[in-house]
Amino acid sequence: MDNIGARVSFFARPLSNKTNDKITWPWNALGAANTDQKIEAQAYYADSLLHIVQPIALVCLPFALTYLFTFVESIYGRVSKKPGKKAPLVPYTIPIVGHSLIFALSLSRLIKKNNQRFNSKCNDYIPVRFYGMFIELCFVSGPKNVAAIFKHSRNFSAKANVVLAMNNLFGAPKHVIPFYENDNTGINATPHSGANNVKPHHRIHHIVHVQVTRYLSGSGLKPLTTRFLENVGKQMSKSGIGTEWLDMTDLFEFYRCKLLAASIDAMFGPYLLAVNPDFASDYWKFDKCTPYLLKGMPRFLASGSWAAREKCLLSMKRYNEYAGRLHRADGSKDYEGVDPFFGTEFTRRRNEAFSKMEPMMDEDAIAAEHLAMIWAANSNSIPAAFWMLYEAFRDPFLLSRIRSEVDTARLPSSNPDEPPRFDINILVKLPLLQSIYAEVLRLRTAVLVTRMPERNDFTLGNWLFPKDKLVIADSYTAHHDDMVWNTGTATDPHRLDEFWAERFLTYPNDPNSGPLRHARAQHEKVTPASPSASGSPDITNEKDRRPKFSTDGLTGAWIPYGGGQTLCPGRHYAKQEMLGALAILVTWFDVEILQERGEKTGPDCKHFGLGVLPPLEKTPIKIRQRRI
Ligand code: HEM
Repeated sequence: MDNIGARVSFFARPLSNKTNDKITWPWNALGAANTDQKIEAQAYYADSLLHIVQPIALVCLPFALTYLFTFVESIYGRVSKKPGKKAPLVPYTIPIVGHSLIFALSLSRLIKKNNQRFNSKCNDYIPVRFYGMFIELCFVSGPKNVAAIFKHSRNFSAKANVVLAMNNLFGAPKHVIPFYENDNTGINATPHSGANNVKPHHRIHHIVHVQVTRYLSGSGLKPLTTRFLENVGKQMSKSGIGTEWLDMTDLFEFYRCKLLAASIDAMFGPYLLAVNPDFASDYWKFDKCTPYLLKGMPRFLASGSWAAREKCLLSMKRYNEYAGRLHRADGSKDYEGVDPFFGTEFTRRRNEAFSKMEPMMDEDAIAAEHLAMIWAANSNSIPAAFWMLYEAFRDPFLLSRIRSEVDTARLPSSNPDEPPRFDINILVKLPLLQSIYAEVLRLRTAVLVTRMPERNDFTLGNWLFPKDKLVIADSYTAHHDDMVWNTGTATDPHRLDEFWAERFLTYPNDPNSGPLRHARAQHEKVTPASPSASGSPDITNEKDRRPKFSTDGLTGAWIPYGGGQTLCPGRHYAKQEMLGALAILVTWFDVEILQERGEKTGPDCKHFGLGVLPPLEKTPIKIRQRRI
């Protein structure tokens, strides 16, 4: 009894100088009759409490200590003036696991939260470091820092992305992964000094880079765009949409299948879809699974995702074998531009290059490369094309302005029953169209542009980015930085999480226009030049007040295509696809979006980090052919 009394004395002591009798203890209610009984009861409860608290404290201790250490490290990282310091660590609680769970479960939440915490207006875009399962990721923000990373892109390598994607996402056979990894010669014509001794025809990163740059820009691009836009017209003609209203359950479903078919035929020729008639829908099933596959989910946890990918890979193999057979039967001729079997010189040359690399002499390896190219070419530009269409049809005033703008690029047609054709060179220079395009990519792209200092540590100001550790610029943070972007005026605000068709337009007579933040406009009540129905300046009459599309001053701030040496080589094609398809659709169809007032289709944040976010919900519409 004494013992127990001594043991519990600390826990059972009263909180004031009053005697125990005057204090209301919970165990009084249990009906203890005298002081001894009460003490015994106190001892009993305190002992039980100790038995519960002690193990909990022991279990929690490592977490509390981990948090404490990482918190101190974080503070030190922020306040230290020492040059060459590592970016502050974002504190975490679970040792070793660190941030990997939240990374796997909700990357968007993590980035949005830290964006607010670390890049509030009072600081200077401090980079932040995340840790999980022995991997460190350093996030860089602020236009100057991001631009510096891109400017020094020769110090970095993007190889880690390729290896991760080929392995996790596109299911390349395990034996070819070391082939991608071992090529450290870089993407330039001259291999890095001190790189492994890689045969010239095995320099896969260089060879792929040269081909994509050559065939996706300049004159190499023309056959692709021409064929793509012709295909969009054909897809729309045979869609069965007449001049009577037709209900559809989802605009995205309709548009993505048509655009994918047009794009695949343009880049890979007719046989991919001919030998795999369900490929378009199979592909979008695979696309839906990409967030899980990229995270390296094993087959037993993501069997549906693995199956969706396998189906696409099988289709790629079937196509490659079939087109290859026809090509050989034709005498393996070198068609320039459009190739009747492989669709383009681009796809045929890729096949040829891979077939000279011994480790890639494997139909599974080539199928994975082709799937990767289909993904790069479509998984961003098609959702982005959808968002442009959605915004256009949601706002009748905007729609009428788009229609009159694209009409200036319309080619004469002898057949009014066929979808319209446009001069793509005029189309891609139209200011409003370009502003909508740039704004959609600003708003909807959430890509992690990832680099790794390859040969030495990289220093940026006081910060040191160690060799072989990942450095990431995330477009979401860059595109939602209200210290950079124009958010309208006090009387005509345009938040960064909302679409504003005019954000990239500069009006000669409106000092508050243009994509960049204007210190005066954000704080004072400035009336826009001539308000109109959509709160935008009226541009209908005056020639000298025509707006210009501008991305001036946005280096490191508008980064949907990444930057530096590996800046997306498909950006010109993507722009032509998106603008060309929009022009055809808005001219050829009337669409009514069947959403309640205030209802909006939102982005699917599961795809956060992968590129343009697809829509989360279905967008029901009514559609009919216009009389033009
Ligand atoms: C809206 C559409 C698109 C977006 C937002 C986009 C975005 C990106 C981004 C962020 C990168 C990584 C850049 C970097 O590391 O700095 C990239 C790379 C790439 N993109 Fe795109 N892209 C789009 C359309 C396209 C299209 C249409 C194609 C092909 C037809 C394409 C082909 C590629 C290729 C091949 C790479 C890898 C380049 C290399 O590693 O050298 N992209 N894209």
